[in-house]
Amino acid sequence: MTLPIFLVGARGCGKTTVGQALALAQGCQFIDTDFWLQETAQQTIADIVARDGWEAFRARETEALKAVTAPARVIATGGGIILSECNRHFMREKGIVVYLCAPVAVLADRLEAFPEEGQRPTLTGKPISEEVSEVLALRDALYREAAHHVVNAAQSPDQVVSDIEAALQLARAS
Ligand SMILES: Nc1ncnc2c1ncn2[C@@H]1O[C@H](COP(=O)(O)OP(=O)(O)OP(=O)(O)O)[C@@H](O)[C@H]1O
Ligand SMILES: O=C(O)C1=C[C@@H](O)[C@@H](O)[C@H](O)C1
Ligand SMILES: [Mg+2]
Repeated sequence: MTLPIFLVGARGCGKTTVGQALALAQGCQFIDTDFWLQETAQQTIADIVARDGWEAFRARETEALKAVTAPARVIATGGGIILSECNRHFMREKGIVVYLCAPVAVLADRLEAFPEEGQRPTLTGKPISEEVSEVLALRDALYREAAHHVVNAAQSPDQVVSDIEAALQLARAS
């Protein structure tokens, strides 16, 4: 059985972008919890949060995580999935968790270029760079706690995919 691979990390670290390429390279199915949730709810994340609040969104996100988890899948998660201890535990138990780690400046540049506000409503009400810095400071330890592997996500998507594949291969061999 091929365990599912969960990609975790901050908004803009490339979970969706790298996840699609990794799935292709591994011959796996690609699933994104943010896409799955929005499609199932027929609403954007911004609309869900505006109507029902962040707590309700987090509950739906946990349901989405459970619903999409299956063997031979690369699963791109939402940036805040690791806030729940249950989610961290679930991913570590069920599959292989990879943290796509990138510095604040890289994340902020990407998010400023592609804000996608429907999927990424503000978390703090602050400007992007300030928000990324504040949120990453709170979450970095949680991403690391959840992860089996940490890769440098400031590189090109192809290089990130290669690094993930190398880490998986090394772990299989040991
Ligand atoms: N390795 C990379 N190099 C350059 N640009 C990248 C890289 N990875 C992602 N990007 C770009 O950054 C933006 C954000 O990437 P992506 O949507 O994959 O991030 P994400 O981690 O899935 O974010 P979210 O948590 O909001 O879902 C996209 O426009 C994408 O093209
Ligand atoms: O970092 C976060 O808390 C989020 C990231 C996105 O992927 C979405 O899951 C949502 O906008 C929340
Ligand atoms: Mg994404």
